Amino acid sequence: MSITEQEWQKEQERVDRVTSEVKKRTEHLHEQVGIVKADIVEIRKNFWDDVKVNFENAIEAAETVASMRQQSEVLGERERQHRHAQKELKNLLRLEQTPYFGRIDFSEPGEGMQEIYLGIASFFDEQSEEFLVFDWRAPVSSLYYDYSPGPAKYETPGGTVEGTMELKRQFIIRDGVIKSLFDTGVTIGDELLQEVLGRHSDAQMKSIVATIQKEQNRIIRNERNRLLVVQGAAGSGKTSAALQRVAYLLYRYREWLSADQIVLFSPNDMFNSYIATVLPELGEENMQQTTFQDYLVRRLGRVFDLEDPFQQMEYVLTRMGEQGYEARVEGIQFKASVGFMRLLERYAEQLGQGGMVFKNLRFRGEQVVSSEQIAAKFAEYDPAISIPNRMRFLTEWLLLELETAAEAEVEKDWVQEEIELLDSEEYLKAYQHLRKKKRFRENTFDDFDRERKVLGEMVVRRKFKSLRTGVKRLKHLDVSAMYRQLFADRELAGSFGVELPEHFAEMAGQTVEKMREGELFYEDATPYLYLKELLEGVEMNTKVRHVFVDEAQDYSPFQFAFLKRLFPHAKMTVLGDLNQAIYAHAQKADGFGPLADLYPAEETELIVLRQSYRSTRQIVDFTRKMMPGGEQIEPFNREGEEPTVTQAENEADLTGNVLDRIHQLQAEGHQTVAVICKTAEESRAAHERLKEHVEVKLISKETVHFEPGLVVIPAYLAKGVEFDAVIIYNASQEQYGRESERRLFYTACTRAMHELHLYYIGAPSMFLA
Ligand SMILES: Nc1ncnc2c1ncn2[C@@H]1O[C@H](COP(=O)(O)OP(=O)(O)OP(=O)(O)O)[C@@H](O)[C@H]1O
Repeated sequence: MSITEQEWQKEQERVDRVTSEVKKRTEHLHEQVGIVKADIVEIRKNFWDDVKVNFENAIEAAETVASMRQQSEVLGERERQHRHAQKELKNLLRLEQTPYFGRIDFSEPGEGMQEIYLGIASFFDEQSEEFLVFDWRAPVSSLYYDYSPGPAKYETPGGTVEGTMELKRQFIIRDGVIKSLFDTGVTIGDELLQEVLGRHSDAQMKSIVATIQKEQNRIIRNERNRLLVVQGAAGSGKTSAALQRVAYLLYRYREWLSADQIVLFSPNDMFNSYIATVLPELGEENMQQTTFQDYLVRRLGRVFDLEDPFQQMEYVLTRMGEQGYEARVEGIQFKASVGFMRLLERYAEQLGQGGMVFKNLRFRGEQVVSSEQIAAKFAEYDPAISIPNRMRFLTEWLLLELETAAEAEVEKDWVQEEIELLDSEEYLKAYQHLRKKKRFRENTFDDFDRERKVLGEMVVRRKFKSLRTGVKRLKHLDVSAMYRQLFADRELAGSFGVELPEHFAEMAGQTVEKMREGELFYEDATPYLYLKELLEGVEMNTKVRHVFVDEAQDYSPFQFAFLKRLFPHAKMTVLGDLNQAIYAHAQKADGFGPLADLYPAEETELIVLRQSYRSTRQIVDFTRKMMPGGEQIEPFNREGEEPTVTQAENEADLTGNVLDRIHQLQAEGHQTVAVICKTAEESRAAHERLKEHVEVKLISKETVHFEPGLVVIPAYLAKGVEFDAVIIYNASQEQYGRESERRLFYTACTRAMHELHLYYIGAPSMFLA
């Protein structure tokens, strides 16, 4: 629909009016911030002058405390005002440049028509007492994303509002000037989306608030479900929707929810840096970001040297044909299965009936409580009590045993020797300690025997401290031995009614061997932790209210069960694409099936995103053919170059071809160009060859920042990010010739926004057929 010049002019005048109001408000706020800041400095400077300090008696002391509290409350309030004003100032700055991006005219029966302008924050004009801009997250703004002109409705906390949308208009405004203007029909204007998607990529992800699509809006505003699962094609906006959802929740529940009560699990640190600016761009603080590996390291890093998922991936991709390879891959799949989870649960149950393994408690090389004694004590408790609770009883008993053992030590020679060695400071400390405890009959320190005894007790207590701490941390429970036992004893493993993998013996040997070296395979880490928690009790974080899991296809049922238990009060938003399930454990897994059992069906919702926004129609047409069922993926109608597939004679020819392409892409102005390889090994080799001729960065798992430019990157690290142009370094059958590599290849190719070029030596990969 074309817009008349006059209409355009009118809109520009409104933009001018709004920006001028915004400027006025900014100036006013600046003044206020200055005053509040001066207040804060003043209060801090005079804090003690204004407090009446007197601790002479209880009444005076209480008054002093009350006056201090009052003073710090005043200070706290001023500081809050300051923070709030700073946040508003930042938003005003954004509004000054781009006050809004959309307009809807909505009429409710009997209410007349309202013109609603949408921006990243609301702006209320005190004079006219109207909202010149509505926050995109306000209930009424939902109309913009969900409807085209015609009958429309939206939900408010007070109920549904129905009416008619008379107009839907989109703006691109830069520095207070309207650059384009469209009236839209069916969806949020293809024109604007075309424009946005056609731009060059960036080192940082961008917010999508101006062009959120209806399906994405359902994800962003979902409030009903405990678990929201999103299966979305590559480039369908899962990560984007997740981040706008965080912003939405922070707005919707601003009275109760803060950014540190939201956690996002992401695939790696580089991805974290890639998405780090989206929320600040929307005027919100970032949620907590972490990786599952970080969590594993925190829980197990002190006990084992943990393999990370990328080391596992490199093994799977590069060691085929080696002795033990098949067994390990089978093991990876088995150890991530629901079957293994059940097996561990049954094993733990059985251990509860008998067979728990404990460690001896030793002190100065001597046994204080033997593992048999501990086991015998454990066996006395009622098996109807849960294992973690029985462990608690056991701990209490052990602490008493340690107390007795400590008493027996006091008279020993080593203690007397230690007393001689105490320096005067320690002596004094002991003396004060004893005085406080009123352990002297008189007020002096001359009762020699008593003094020796008390000092002895102190020395012993100090030496027993680590033992006591160990007992409190359940170090006497030998989880490692019990986990190992499951692999060392095939009969035991086979006794739980769960089918074991074909090469169980070989895989079990690898597991035991690795653990003997103080290391743990990545595939063992979560099950190990699971068994540990079944026996010791669950670690919980009750503060977190929302957990987001991106790239969810990479998580095993174990990991989801874990997250659920770790965050008992949180709602979960889980986003993934089964076509990008690149880890070996997922090859045989039942997709998101296990997620269905996580929460009751009525608390779970699945949303499917089929449309892919990242890549041109040509690239989506090309890549979706690689996947069975790929015809369901819908390309967004954005035109570009056809992808190319080129054969090279040999390595030198391949490098030459790739270099030519790089030069051409750079000349065309593409800012991020990725040469994607299959593994870290291949990436290093390719980087060596290319760096002779162009400036190129090698991305490895240690890379923390995502930067624009030319990079060489292994496919599994490119997950979740995108590039203007992608070159697949060697798409040969030799490199991508196994069914298990299909998803990895697909993931690599779908990173391209505008151009995709593939090279190969020998025969092309069967996925290109
Ligand atoms: N509604 C939208 N408006 C504008 N751009 C969008 C929209 N939805 C998605 N995009 C863009 O499409 C690209 C892909 O989005 P995103 O990375 O969120 O997808 P994804 O589903 O997480 O992808 P993948 O699974 O392949 O990592 C990004 O550049 C994003 O900005």
